[in-house]
Amino acid sequence: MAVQYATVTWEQLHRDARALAAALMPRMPFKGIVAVTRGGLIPAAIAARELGCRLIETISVVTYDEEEMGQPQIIKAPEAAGDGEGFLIIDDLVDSGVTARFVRECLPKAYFACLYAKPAGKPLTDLFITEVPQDTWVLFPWDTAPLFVPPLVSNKKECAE
Ligand SMILES: O=P(O)(O)OC[C@H]1O[C@H](OP(=O)(O)OP(=O)(O)O)[C@H](O)[C@@H]1O
Ligand SMILES: Nc1nc2[nH]cnc2c(=O)[nH]1
Ligand SMILES: [Mg+2]
Repeated sequence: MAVQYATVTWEQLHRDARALAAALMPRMPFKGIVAVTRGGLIPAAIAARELGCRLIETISVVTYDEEEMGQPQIIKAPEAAGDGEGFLIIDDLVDSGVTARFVRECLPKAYFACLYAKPAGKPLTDLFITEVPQDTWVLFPWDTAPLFVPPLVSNKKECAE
């Protein structure tokens, strides 16, 4: 089946990260946020601003090796977060759920929130904002750039009399 794409603009991402923060308000206070780098960094920064949270830790996990999925490997541990108690983990999305499962094993007492969730990863989250079909690749604003698209009719044929 052909891969579908869902393009997320900066405005949409900002709206969704604010919606995530609003949904997290009843869970306040958090001791800090653990951003899952790199995709979780910008959503975490937006949520931290909304929630007045200044302690930001990071966890860096690598799972994709070129196009192939490999074993998750931790590159940077979230030392300030201990076992995760009182901490909020933020990532941009869950797809297979491999990253989320691994991060949760590292921080078993933390709360896991993300913006977008595909069906396979959804059960690994405590909170997400929007569900995305499994066969859809989310294009984040940092992955994309505006591009010239040629018109349907070529210059030579245009306005032919
Ligand atoms: O549920 P999964 O199948 O594990 O996929 C989700 C993860 O994949 C992406 O990160 P990626 O590993 O591509 O790295 P990045 O955040 O540095 O871009 C995304 O930011 C999630 O962290
Ligand atoms: N940008 C992006 N990264 C991913 N990593 C795993 N799934 C996705 C996706 O849908 N979009
Ligand atoms: Mg990531």
